[in-house]
Amino acid sequence: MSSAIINGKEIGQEIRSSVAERVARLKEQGLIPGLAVVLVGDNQASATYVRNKQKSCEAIGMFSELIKLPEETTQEELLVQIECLNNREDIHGILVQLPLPKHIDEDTVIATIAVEKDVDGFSPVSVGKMMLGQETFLPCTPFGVMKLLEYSGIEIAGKHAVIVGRSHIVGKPMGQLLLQKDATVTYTHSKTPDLPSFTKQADILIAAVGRANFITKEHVKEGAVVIDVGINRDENNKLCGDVNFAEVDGIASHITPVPGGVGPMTITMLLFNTVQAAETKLANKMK
Ligand SMILES: Nc1nc2c(c(=O)[nH]1)N[C@@H](CN(C=O)c1ccc(C(=O)N[C@@H](CCC(=O)O)C(=O)O)cc1)CN2
Repeated sequence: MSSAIINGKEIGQEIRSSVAERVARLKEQGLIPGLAVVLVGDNQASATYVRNKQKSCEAIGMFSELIKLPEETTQEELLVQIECLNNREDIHGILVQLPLPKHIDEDTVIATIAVEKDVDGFSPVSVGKMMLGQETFLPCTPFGVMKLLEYSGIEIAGKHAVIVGRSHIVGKPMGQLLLQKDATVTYTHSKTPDLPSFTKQADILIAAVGRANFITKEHVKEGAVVIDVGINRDENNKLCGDVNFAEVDGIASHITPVPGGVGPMTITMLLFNTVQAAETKLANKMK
């Protein structure tokens, strides 16, 4: 029997509808949620993601502004732009599209974003708050995975979650969020010896290693929930995840496809966080 598909497009759409209602309520109170998207350089994939983010904002009535900077922009010039956005009343969320050109230090740039506008949840303060279980913006991809599990009725407490990948924006926070929901979490990565001996123990397997079709049937336990965070191109330039879907289908109880699984949730949760930022600003103004 085939695995049940966790449809990120459908779940994302349901969440976007409720975010759109919150936008409408804010507008009635005279506030239009605004997102600034900063894109540096000519990375084609980044340009597509940024365009999709802007379109998604428009679709639910939010304002978005693109700050498009050339590849040769210096770090200092970028920091000036961010400071300017930090001070703007009409901008509630700021995101700097990653990756940045090599001559710019991503950590320094991200740390410059005001924490109350850090809707990507990447700044050291946001990460620290998340680790402590304090209220903050959660990084959009892991946050989206948590929503996929919730909307699919998948129990987390008491389950063994195995993460393959240890990036700052997906693997590490993913483990923390699952831990906070009482999963037992194991972190693994591309250099873990005998990886299948770990992944085979997973009730929930999160593939976030960034290698096309890396997770095969030998990595997956019968009945596991398999979440594929990867976005890669295969040898035919076809979009694919980190999981070899054809092999794992039928072994997993549930699986996310690529495209149409985790990807759409990343933008959905960005909209969610931006509306949250605008609501918080309004609430603070009324105090
Ligand atoms: N500042 C950030 N930079 C990056 C992030 C991020 O969350 N914040 N994540 C990724 C890229 N990304 C968003 O920016 C992103 C990637 C993929 C998708 C998506 O919807 N994918 C679709 C397939 C799209 C396609 O056809 O190429 C899917 O999986 O269905 C959304 C957002 C790195 N940078």
